[in-house]
Amino acid sequence: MKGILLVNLGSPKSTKVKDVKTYLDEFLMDEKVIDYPWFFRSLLVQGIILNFRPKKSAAAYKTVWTDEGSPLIVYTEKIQKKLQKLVDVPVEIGMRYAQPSIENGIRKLKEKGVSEIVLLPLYPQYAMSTTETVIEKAEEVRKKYFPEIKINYIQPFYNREIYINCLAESIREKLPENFDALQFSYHGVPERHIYKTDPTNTCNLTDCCSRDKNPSHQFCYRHQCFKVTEEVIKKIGLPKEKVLVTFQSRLGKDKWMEPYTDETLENLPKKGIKNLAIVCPAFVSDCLETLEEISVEGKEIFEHAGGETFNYIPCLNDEDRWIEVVKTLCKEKLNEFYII
Ligand SMILES: C=CC1=C(C)c2cc3[nH]c(cc4nc(cc5[nH]c(cc1n2)c(C)c5CCC(=O)O)C(CCC(=O)O)=C4C)c(C)c3C=C
Ligand SMILES: [Fe+2]
Ligand SMILES: [Fe+2]
Repeated sequence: MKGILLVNLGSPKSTKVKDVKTYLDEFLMDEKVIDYPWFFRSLLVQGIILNFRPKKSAAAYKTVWTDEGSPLIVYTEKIQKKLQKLVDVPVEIGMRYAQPSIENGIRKLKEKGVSEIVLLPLYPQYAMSTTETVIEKAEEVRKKYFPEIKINYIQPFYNREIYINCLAESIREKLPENFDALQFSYHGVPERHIYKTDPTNTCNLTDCCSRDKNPSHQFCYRHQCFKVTEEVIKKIGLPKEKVLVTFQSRLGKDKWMEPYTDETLENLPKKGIKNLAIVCPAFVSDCLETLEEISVEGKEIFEHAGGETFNYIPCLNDEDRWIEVVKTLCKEKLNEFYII
């Protein structure tokens, strides 16, 4: 029997500082996230970051937490429930970090008689710190506990027309009547990650990422962010001059992809952009990084710098048209189990 596992990043168990610390420890000690050799990674994470960040992050989580829990997990559960109504195979969720884990999701599927799993990492774009670590973890768990189970992984869907149409429609519906610019703010990654995961060695993080074709595109997060933006604005019919791409949520002293979202928000009003719409398409579900970092902190930065209106456009969350996309992506992969 076949089944579907939806995998997202995961959140702390609660907003208590100790739970946030446990979560950040697991997250940041992942070598696909902080890719230093183990000794330096633990020096940085356990010796420095975990001494101050959990308190700050716990306070931020408190501002977005709902009665049902973390928004990221609540939305992932909503996707699961809606998808379950549309397909005739079991659907479960698993988080890369903390609970409910990937192991827990696979176990639940197994208990329902599933031996062939389609796994959808809930990230439109490929990155070492997202898609790759999900696949690596799922394979580790599969080999260790469920060697008899087959897993078929859905590839990043940033360039799929069904996804682009869905995102474009969702944004179009929520755009305010008047705005000077639409900012696409994607989660950043250190530049080093892009070089490291480019098997073709053809991306140098310049205009190559915006070319129609380049051998590195399949693994280039920067290209995939540009591509989503380009296709979506084409569908909405927005001129390029009215659109900005920036990268948010940087951590540490490494050079991350630029331009940075926070610096851009601070500079826009000076350039005459006072009415802004902003969307975050690296995330399919609203989470700490959108609800706090953009909707609250980003808005404050923009307004403090002289901005007048700041319209945050929510993620796809559990919109029906997005559930249809998830269904199509999963069904395609479910059918592949028959192809030898
Ligand atoms: C959407 C894709 C994501 C990429 C790429 C990504 C890379 C990345 N993230 C960190 C560090 C942190 N990210 C945090 C939260 C967080 N990150 C993503 C997604 C991506 N991260 C999501 C969906 C969330 C929100 C989780 C939630 O519970 O709502 C955090 C924790 C919060 C905080 O303390 O700010 C950290 C830390 C790195 C270092 C990285 C790439 C190297
Ligand atoms: Fe992150
Ligand atoms: Fe590139």
